[in-house]
Formats: sequence, C-alpha cells, structure tokens
Amino acid sequence: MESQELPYVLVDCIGGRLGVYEDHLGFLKKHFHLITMKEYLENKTLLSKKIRAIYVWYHKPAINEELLQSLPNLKVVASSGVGIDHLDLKLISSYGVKVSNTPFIVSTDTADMGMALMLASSRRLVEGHEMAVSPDTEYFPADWLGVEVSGATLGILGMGKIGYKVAERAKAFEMKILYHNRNQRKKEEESAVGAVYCKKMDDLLQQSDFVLLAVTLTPQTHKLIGKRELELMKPTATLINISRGLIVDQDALVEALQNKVIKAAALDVTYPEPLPRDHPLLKLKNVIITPHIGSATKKTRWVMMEEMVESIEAGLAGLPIPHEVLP
Ligand SMILES: O=CC(=O)O
Repeated sequence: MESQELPYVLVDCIGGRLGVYEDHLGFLKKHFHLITMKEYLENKTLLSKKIRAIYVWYHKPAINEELLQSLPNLKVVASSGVGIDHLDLKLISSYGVKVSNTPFIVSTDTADMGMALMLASSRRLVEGHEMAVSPDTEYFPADWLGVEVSGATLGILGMGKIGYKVAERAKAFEMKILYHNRNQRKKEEESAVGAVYCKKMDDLLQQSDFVLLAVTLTPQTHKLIGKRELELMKPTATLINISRGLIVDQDALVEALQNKVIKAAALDVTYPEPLPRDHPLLKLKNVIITPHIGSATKKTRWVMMEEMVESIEAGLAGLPIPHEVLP
C-alpha cells in the first residue's frame, strides 16, 4: 500500500519525542500514516477529517471532548496497557468511537515488577548501590540489615490477573499470602498459590508484612489507602504499589513514612508522574520510586504495540476489536 492510502492515526509526543519506541516506528509506519499532535494542531483544517484512530501511549494524548469533536471520522482509540482510568469511556462511546486496550500481555512483567520492588526495598538495593559506588563511604555490615521476604506475609489487594501472578511468584519465595478482592477466587485457584482470602481489607492490612496494591483505579478505589489504612498496617510493614498512584492518599503516605507509621514504600506509580523534583517522597530514604515501568520490557512493549495495531485495523475494517473495552 502507498503511504498516502494508509489510515491516518494520531499519536502524541512525550517529553518532546514521539511517544513510541524508535524500533517500533518502522513497524507502525508500515500500517499507519502517523500524525503527531503538533502536526495535527498546526494543520487542523486539512487533517481533522483524515484522522481515523488515536494511538494512546502512556496516557497520551488526552482524549477530551474538544479533541473528539474535532475528529469527525474517528473510529478507534487504542490505548496501551490494561488501565483505562485515563479514558472517559462513556464520552468516547457517545461519539461512536470504540476503545481497546492490551489487558493480558502486561500481567507477567507487572507482577515481576512487584516482586522486584519488594525485594529491592526489603534488601535495600538502592541504598546499597549508592553506598557501594560512593567513593568515601565506610562499610559496616551491621548497618545493612534488611527484612526477610521468605516466610513473611504478603497481602495482595486486588487479585486480578496481575495480583494472581504476584501470588504465584510469592509462593516460590515461601511467603504466606493473604488477599482481598471484590470476589473470592475459586478454591482451586487459592490452593494453587496457597492464598487465603480476607473478606475485610482491614484484616489484611493488620496482618501483612508487605502490602501490594494491584487493584484497578476506579471511583471506589480512589485513595483506598489513606491515613486510617496506613495506621492499621504494622510499623514494620512495606507498601508496594504497582497499580496507580491515586489508589493511595500520597500526603497521608508521606506522613506515615516520615513518622515511621509504616517502615517503607516501593512505588512504581505516583501522582503526578513524574513527581515534582521537590516532592517530599523523593527525599525519604525508606522509599524507592520507579517511573511507571511495570510492563516495560522489550518483548511486552512490542506485543502491546502489535495488539494496538490489530485493534485499530479491525475497528477500521468494521471487524470485532480483539480487546475492545466497553463503556
Ligand atoms: O500502567 C500500565 C497499564 O495500565 O498497563
């Protein structure tokens, strides 16, 4: 197909660069005529009728009423990752536009990230690395005691695909596993990983040495973990968040970490992302922060992109969209 015949797809720039990986660009350009937001805004009259899909990578571009109104031939919004909290599904659907995400492929890597954060925090990897590479620190073994993971109790809040994969991994680390979820898992699924259901979230918070957040962000889970919940946790416990920053009341978390209400936090997600450079979370020794990279491995990101391309092509051909998200 000639490039002019390819469907016009809108993508955004992130930090001044096109919001896709360099090595994905060739593949994408075989399928679509990519238009950046900047190009679109500079040439709206010519481009608005041509754009038929939006490729949402890392929550960009923002899909708002103004954008939807300006694109009369828009058919598909393909969003990377599993979370769709950045999309107003009802609004988008009211414009006759379909939405897709990439729900399955991200689970394994995100669960690995949960384990990585738990191990890094409990064994003080970041502090240890800083010390090891610093030219003038003296090493006293007694200063470097961590917290053991094996035998500890892990409380998983949100036992969906990602939470369950965390449980599978934690079982291999000989952890005791508690979980809280809207629905209890089947008995055979629980026993496969040795997970015990806590009907009340508070019970899980009180008993866990590590509390890992893998719940979907919805109005019901917004700031689910606040001052009260942090105070229920053990003073020796660590909070791990691989879901969305807004599951936690961040001000309450800062206070809890400063006052040793809990021991530590390991966060792949915050709000905003990235945090302003003077944010108190960045100054705390008992905090590890990574830049929302739960699913960021080469293979997974490549598959995510392929799935997004498939969804756009299916939607434009009027075929069922592989991972359509219904409002
Ligand atoms: O944040 C990542 C995702 O929603 O997959």
